Amino acid sequence: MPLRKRLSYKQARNTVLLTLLLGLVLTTGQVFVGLFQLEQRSDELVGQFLKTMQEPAAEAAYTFDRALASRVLNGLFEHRPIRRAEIRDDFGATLAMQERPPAVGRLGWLADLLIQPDRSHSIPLVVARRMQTVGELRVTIDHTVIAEEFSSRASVLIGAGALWTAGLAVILVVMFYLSVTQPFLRLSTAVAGVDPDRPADQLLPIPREHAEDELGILVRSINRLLLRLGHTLERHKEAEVALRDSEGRLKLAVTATRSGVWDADLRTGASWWSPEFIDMLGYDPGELAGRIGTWESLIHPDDLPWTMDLVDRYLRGEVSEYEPVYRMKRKDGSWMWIEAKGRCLRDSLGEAYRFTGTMADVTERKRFEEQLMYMATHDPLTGLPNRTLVQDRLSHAMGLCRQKGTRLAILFIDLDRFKLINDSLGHNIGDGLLKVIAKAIVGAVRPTDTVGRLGGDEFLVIAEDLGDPQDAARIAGAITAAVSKPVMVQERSLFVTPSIGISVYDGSGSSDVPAMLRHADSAMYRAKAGGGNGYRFFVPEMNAEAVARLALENSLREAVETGQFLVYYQPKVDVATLRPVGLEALIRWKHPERGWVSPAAFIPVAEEMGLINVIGEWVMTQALRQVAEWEGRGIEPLPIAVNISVRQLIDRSVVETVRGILFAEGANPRWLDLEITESIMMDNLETIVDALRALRDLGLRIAVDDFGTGHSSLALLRSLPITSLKVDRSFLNDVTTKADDAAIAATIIAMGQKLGLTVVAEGIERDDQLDFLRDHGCHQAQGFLIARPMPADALERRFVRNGRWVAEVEPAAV
Ligand SMILES: Nc1nc2c(ncn2[C@@H]2O[C@@H]3COP(=O)(O)O[C@H]4[C@@H](O)[C@H](n5cnc6c(=O)[nH]c(N)nc65)O[C@@H]4COP(=O)(O)O[C@H]3[C@H]2O)c(=O)[nH]1
Repeated sequence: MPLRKRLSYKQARNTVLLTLLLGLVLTTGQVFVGLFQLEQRSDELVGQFLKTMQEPAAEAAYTFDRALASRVLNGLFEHRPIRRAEIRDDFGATLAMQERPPAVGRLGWLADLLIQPDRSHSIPLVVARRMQTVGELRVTIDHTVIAEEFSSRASVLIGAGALWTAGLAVILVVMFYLSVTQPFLRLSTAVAGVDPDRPADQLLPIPREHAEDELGILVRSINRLLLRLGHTLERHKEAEVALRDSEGRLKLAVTATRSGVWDADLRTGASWWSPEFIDMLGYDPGELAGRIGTWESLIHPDDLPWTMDLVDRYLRGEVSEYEPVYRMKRKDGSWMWIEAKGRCLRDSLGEAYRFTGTMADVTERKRFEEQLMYMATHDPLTGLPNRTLVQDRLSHAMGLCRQKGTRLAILFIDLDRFKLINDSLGHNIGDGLLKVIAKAIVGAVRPTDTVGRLGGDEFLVIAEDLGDPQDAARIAGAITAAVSKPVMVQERSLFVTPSIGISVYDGSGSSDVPAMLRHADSAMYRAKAGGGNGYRFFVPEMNAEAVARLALENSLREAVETGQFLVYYQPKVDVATLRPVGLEALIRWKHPERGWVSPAAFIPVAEEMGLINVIGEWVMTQALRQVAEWEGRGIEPLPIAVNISVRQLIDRSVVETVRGILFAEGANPRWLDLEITESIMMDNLETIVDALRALRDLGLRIAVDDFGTGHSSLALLRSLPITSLKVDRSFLNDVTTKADDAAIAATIIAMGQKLGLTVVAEGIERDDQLDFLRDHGCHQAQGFLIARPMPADALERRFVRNGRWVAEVEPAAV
């Protein structure tokens, strides 16, 4: 710090100036007093000189001793102020006189001013012993000398005063520096060293020698202040941290939830939106006017009426919650879904005056919900409404029918043979086909009709506002025409037909959605049972059929689980010798309550249910075990033919399954024949031909069953790995009475022979049929004439003698 600014300097300067001033005033006063007393003092001085010289001068005058008189005067002239001195006798004669020139000095003017110039003093000269005046001593004073002497005395006085003052100043500066400035500087350094962030951490040291004085008090006060400051700062920091935390949390929450805060003054119409919300809307800060009207103008027109209605009702207190979800327009024109939550403040009269809350951007959630809703209600493959949505729409449509007295129909569509295509050509092709069919159905119905997919190959059409039930028939016809067209899927030409069941509802009665669906389903089964590719209206009798079918399905499942099946065997005999050359295994089901159930009734159901594989494998196993059993007992084994369903054949693992059974039973494949129905085989030729070849390679023989019903060509038959043909019994029934049948039967037999196949005639019940076969060279015959299907032991009793199969030894009686 510069010296001039130091407290000690200032203090010393002031003291010195004050002292100087005081000294000056006093000294000047002294000088002036001295000045004003100068004449008097000069007179006193001269008086003293004269008194001193009075006696010798009187002696000199008495004795007229001039020499003495001169000496007296010489003595007087020792004193500088004496300018002229004269001793006179009492006669006035001068005994001695001495004079010197007046002094010349700077202060002559002052002497002239204060002392009368050439002022003379005289005293009478008295001889004390005679008490006689003998003369006079007269002196003249040089006032200039008096003034000079006074001046030098005054100078000394003033100089000494100045010196004393300067010394005092130095002493004071040092003293102040040591006692005040230095401690203050130390204090200032200590204060400067205080950490402003943690003031209480380092308190100021109290100077030992100042512990009890003002400085000590000051340091203690500063320390107390620092402690308080530290404490306050600590609290502020904690509050700041807490505030920052809470602000951070709020910001995080606001950001994470993509929400903003709003506040509206209901009395002025002013509103405030947080920056986050303005940003969410795509605007820049300050771009949106802070008015409630601005908010209203951004709400989607469809949402505005009900949103404002909710606001009004909430503010009036009619509803307790304000949590609407509506759309708001972003700056770029897109719509954002908002979930608002708000609370209002009310005055003492209960009137709302302030409305505050949050708005969260729930666009993503909405989209997700909509997507979920779409996924939950639509079929992912075709994009059509799924069962849930269709049922919902049907329920809604039926409600409208009841209200308006209109009529609706539902069309339950199932694709004929789709399952075979799907299983044989693979699911990709099946899916592709379904997509094309879905489009075809949508294209065939009216735009107002609902088309949905119930699952698998089942579709449902809801046709509302029908004038006449026949309108439904027309729609069914249009669907049939659209679906039955050949379509290309993955470069394959596919062809399916629909079976359509129609159920009509006219608003009366107590029908509900499940009943309508059940009815349409039953009608669809009827259409399918009638050969497919057509439609049927539901009639109440169908209900019973549907119930019966359901019961059959349940029983069949139970039969598989509890083993209610048996295998009967029917012999195939050589037409010439009537000796059995092979057997056909035919399944039998004896239901505990229903009794015998025909395979013709349950095999198709088992195929549809997917149970046929298990059943088929079981029959095959039983047949092979039977062969083994006979062989074990020394009975000549015969090849047993097992019916194999196309559904089994299109199963990619069929070859492995058969190989597994043969291996498990330790059976020779030559004892196992497979029979496959021609018509079904021809529909799926591409798929099953490989399986047939592989089975043939295993050593099995393959027969085409019911031959003649499937329109297979000769060329095609040649390319197939088959070993025998079974002529369908429909051609043999009237073979002796109807020329056409005879011609067909004869042709088939001839053709089989040409191809080197074993030809077997089925359903031979009469001798004339047998004669026809014999005449036309048919190889084998099978039918009730020879033997009905029967258990193995019964068959054995009738056709086995000494371990060999022989022509029937007893008349047929089963
Ligand atoms: N009217 C008449 N019928 C005769 C005569 N001779 C034999 N039949 C019957 O004709 C059917 C011959 O079997 P299919 O044509 O393969 O026709 C079979 C076959 O397609 C199927 N089936 C039977 N068992 C099985 C099996 O284990 N697996 C498979 N997949 N299908 C089987 O069920 C169909 C019907 O079998 P079933 O009722 O046992 O009927 C048998 C048999 O009892 C006759 O002279 N006159």
